[in-house]
Amino acid sequence: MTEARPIILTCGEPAGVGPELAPKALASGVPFVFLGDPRHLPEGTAWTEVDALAQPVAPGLLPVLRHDFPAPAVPGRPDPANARAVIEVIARAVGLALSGAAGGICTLPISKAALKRGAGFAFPGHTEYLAHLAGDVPVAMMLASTTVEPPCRVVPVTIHIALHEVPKALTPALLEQAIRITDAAMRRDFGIAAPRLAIAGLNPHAGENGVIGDEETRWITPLIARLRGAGFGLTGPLPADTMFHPAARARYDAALCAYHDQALIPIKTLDFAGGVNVTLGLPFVRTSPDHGTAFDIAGRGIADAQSVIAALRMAHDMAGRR
Ligand SMILES: NC(=O)C1=CN([C@@H]2O[C@H](COP(=O)(O)OP(=O)(O)OC[C@H]3O[C@@H](n4cnc5c(N)ncnc54)[C@H](O)[C@@H]3O)[C@@H](O)[C@H]2O)C=CC1
Ligand SMILES: NCC(=O)COP(=O)(O)O
Repeated sequence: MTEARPIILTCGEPAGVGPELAPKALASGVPFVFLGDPRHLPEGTAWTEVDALAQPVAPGLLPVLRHDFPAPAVPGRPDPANARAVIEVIARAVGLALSGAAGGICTLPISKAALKRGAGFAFPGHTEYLAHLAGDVPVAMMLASTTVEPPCRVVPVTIHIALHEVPKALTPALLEQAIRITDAAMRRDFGIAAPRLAIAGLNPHAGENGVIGDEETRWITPLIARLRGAGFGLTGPLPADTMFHPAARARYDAALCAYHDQALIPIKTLDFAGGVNVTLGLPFVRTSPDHGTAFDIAGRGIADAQSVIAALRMAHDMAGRR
């Protein structure tokens, strides 16, 4: 199935690399519309304003659905005056996706700190904000490689929380929810008929039979056994340090990890350039490049567009499957 409706590319933090990646993303070949303030695009960008998503645009021009911001963008220096508009753009894109006018959304990076400082943003990231906008639905964050084989797909079961909070936050209910969401998304969005999910342990060596922590023996292993009995294709708990080399990755389609860095270090090491962040469980398609605002290089025109291009292509494919 092909998807004719455009993907909405939200501008993200205007002082980051987002605006300079938008025109480069035309190389994706995916129909998309940039939602943001055209004043934030690099000088010389060939763009044209659209007021409807389906409006045809000449090849080579960046279609812009205008969202006016109060202030211009200074690369590397987020302006608190723009924080509210960054948040509004995300909400507007979600509205268009939920209405069916857009095939999905692809979000350029935000600075969580800048949004909190400038507008009191109450969410640790897009993932949690999108879940809220969709009606407080349960979601999971997946990062997926696009240039390595076997693929590396990781789901951190706890997401943007401090490391010392992880053992308490990682509960049987949360792990089961992440397994169910990931299994369903692998089928619906990635076309994998019988998903194989690998579950990482929380502790070194997956606890080594209770010698280095007891979460694995106490509840992770019994939970996996119960869900395996219910038909899920699960293995684990696996020691996290030895589950990401190629032969190990060949044995599963996605890895569920206990916390953010356990999941994101392998994917960003293996495929930083081509990694894509996908929110699983939403009633609309959402992808994003795997990187952040890259303030250190913003405005220099050197930001690599491979990840946003991969993210747009993945959103387009997912929308087609749905
Ligand atoms: N989806 C999102 O909105 C995300 C937002 N962030 C936010 O980004 C901000 C900065 O986070 P960092 O941890 O510094 O990560 P980062 O990804 O922005 O930067 C890490 C390093 O990678 C480089 N880099 C990043 N993207 C690049 C690209 N496209 N081409 C070439 N080099 C690139 C940067 O120059 C920097 O040296 C934080 O405020 C964070 O919250 C981080 C990840 C995802
Ligand atoms: N480290 C990944 C990340 O911060 C993704 O955040 P978001 O997509 O939830 O904004």
